[in-house]
Amino acid sequence: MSPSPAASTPAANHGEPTSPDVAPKPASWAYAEDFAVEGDAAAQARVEAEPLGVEPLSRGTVSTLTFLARTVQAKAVVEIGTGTGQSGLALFAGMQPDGILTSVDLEADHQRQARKAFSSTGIPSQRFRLIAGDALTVLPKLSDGAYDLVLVAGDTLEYADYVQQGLRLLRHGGLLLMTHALWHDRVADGSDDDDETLAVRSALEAVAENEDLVATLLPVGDGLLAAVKR
Ligand SMILES: C[S@@+](CC[C@H](N)C(=O)[O-])C[C@H]1O[C@@H](n2cnc3c(N)ncnc32)[C@H](O)[C@@H]1O
Repeated sequence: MSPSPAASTPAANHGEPTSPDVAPKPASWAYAEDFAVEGDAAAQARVEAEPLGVEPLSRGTVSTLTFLARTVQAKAVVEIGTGTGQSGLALFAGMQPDGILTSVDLEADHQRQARKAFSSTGIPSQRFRLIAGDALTVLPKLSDGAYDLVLVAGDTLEYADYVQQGLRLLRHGGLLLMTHALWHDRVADGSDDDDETLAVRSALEAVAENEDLVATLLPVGDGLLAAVKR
């Protein structure tokens, strides 16, 4: 089967693009996205996201965040871009019962909504530290190697800087995650040279080429990058 003319090979992989043996069918895709049951609070956080201009995560992305947080038994988590708490709730659902989420966002309004979402599901306030501020000012103040999981969202134009910070913050065996990693189907389109597309692509390449990371790019929702720090 020949690749779509729009598809580009990631720069980290020198050669022809490979194609899956079986092309994904929209019905299978939708089935997988809706496979895991979404809690009421997560559904509510999705509804609250749009009026505040926060792009909601797909159900498949939410369930994958929960799954991955559980896989590394995450206790100390950093989130870049709190939004209305949709990803935070997903992470809490997989984290250890005494795990603490440190989450940074520029917008106090978003964090107010997230605080409400966390409290309404009974997550005690000592389990989350919401820091209102610019990620690249706040992150350098957090400790090296102290975190089990770092979730990169925030400003796509800064994704490559967040990845660098994430690498510093993670312990060995810790997990770096990045949402919107396929950026509205634009990353794979080699002719798309929009600033945000280029920024996401360059963050992906930095991860793929980094020998300290074992990475995979999951085509769930708008794309989820997952990488383990060796
Ligand atoms: C796509 S939303 C992510 C929301 C959340 N992680 C989720 O998926 O539910 C991006 C968030 O990053 C925040 N943001 C944008 N630029 C930022 C920056 N420079 N520093 C910190 N947060 C930023 C926005 O205010 C917004 O809430």
